Amino acid sequence: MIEVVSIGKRFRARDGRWIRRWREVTALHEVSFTAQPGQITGLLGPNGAGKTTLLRIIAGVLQADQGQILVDGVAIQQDLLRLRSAMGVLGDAKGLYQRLTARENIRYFGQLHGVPAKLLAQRIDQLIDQLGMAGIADRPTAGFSQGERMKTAIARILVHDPRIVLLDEPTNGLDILATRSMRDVIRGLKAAGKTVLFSSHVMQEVGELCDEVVIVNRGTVAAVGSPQAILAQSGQASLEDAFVHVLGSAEGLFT
Ligand SMILES: Nc1ncnc2c1ncn2[C@@H]1O[C@H](COP(=O)(O)OP(=O)(O)OP(=O)(O)O)[C@@H](O)[C@H]1O
Repeated sequence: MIEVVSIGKRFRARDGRWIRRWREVTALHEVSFTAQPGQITGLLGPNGAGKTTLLRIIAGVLQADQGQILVDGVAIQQDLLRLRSAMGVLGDAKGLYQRLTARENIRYFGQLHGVPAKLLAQRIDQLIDQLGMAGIADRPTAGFSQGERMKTAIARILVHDPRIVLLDEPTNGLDILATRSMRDVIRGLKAAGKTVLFSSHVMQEVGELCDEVVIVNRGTVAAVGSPQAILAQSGQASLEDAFVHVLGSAEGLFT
């Protein structure tokens, strides 16, 4: 389980063209929610809402200014190395080693996580099969399409069988078939009891996949609940309308 407790994060950004003028950007303010094991939790929010910043803080690669992240009751900063090995994180940068084949990329990550060789070979075969990568597994990744790169990146972060999976826009840029197989992978993670937290702009995807949705707007939580509960609370017929309504209410456009 992931507990996000009152997280706040500010960045210092250069103000205009002035070299010595800085201003504070509040990326997150008092963000709290819980992501449960065996459930898919979706982070939904417009551009710049704070989704990537939040996922990076949960992954332990960025430090919050306020609040804390608890993974199974343990604060991540207290036991960062152990908790990181329990996580699979698909960040916004999905760079692969171009001279290595897809299989070698995946194997390298497994070795970094200390997966024993025999188990690693089995696990790689299983992921290649599950993600439909048989035709590309032994090609160097240079020249891979967006979807092929994404599949390799996802296999790489799942190779050590993490119990917590964080995915930043996992279907971004994928065609319909690759999107479907990615959604199947996400459902498979849920069925295996993993805690899955992913960010998305795609309403249909969030509505179909998520048990719980966290709508983030301008760094704060604007609504939390199941897709059905969010529809009921907003009185809207579709999640897209509910999303627009929730954001509009937060901006004072609706009451
Ligand atoms: N390193 C940084 N320096 C300055 N500002 C930053 C930095 N990282 C993020 N921000 C700011 O924090 C806010 C949240 O950014 P973030 O990338 O988390 O949003 P997001 O919801 O993931 O957006 P998108 O959907 O467009 O990817 C934005 O205003 C962004 O400009």
